[in-house]
Amino acid sequence: MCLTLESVSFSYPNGPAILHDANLTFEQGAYYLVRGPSGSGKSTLLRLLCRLEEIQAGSIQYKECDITDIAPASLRRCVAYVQQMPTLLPGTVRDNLLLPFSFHSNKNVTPPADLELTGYLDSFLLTGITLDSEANRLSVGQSQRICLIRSLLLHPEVILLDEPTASLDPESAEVVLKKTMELSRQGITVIMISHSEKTPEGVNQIVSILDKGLVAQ
Ligand SMILES: Nc1ncnc2c1ncn2[C@@H]1O[C@H](COP(=O)(O)OP(=O)(O)OP(=O)(O)O)[C@@H](O)[C@H]1O
Repeated sequence: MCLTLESVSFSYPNGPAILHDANLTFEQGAYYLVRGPSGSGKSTLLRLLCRLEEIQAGSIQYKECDITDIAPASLRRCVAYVQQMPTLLPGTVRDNLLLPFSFHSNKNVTPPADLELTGYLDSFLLTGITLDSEANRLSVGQSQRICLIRSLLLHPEVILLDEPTASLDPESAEVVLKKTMELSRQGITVIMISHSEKTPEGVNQIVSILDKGLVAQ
């Protein structure tokens, strides 16, 4: 088992229950879609899994270890979160891709060479963009893919994707789906929020966030 939620409850201050006594299991290398109406708590679930929010009751385990016993920076290297609104800093695409390698927690990790970075740009159909392109000139969809590549460079074991295809044309969305399927086949657990009615081939399970903090798997 990769990630498990046991009797987890969470609400924002003075808000209704986002999760109430929720139990979920995520297996290593499986592909999950998270669905639910707008505002039901899909992003919150992903944020809880990487400790960007802290649960108020129950426990979340990553590889049988309570996540509150793992330093947030270490947890997020293994359980990477790619948020819905991509955040890139001023500077080049290269600067942004290599940003995590400047963090103290990654000081022992060797940064990838340009050739590897360019390979990622090509494989995510970021044609016309080079490592020297200015990051603030990219579209939302392009920036989202740069953020996804940036998290992959640290070789996470779980990747949490908040609607990564929402701003993409069908061809680019297909590429992101194909690449994330590939990751799951390589043993990475993929947990992706999706509003699409279609369930792509290769998805192992749907997690639904229902009313009143209930979840179904
Ligand atoms: N930081 C916060 N403080 C207080 N309430 C919040 C906060 N973040 C989210 N919420 C509220 O919690 C609820 C769940 O939000 P969340 O973003 O998890 O939903 P979602 O299912 O991902 O929505 P969408 O599909 O629209 O992106 C919403 O009612 C939202 O307004």
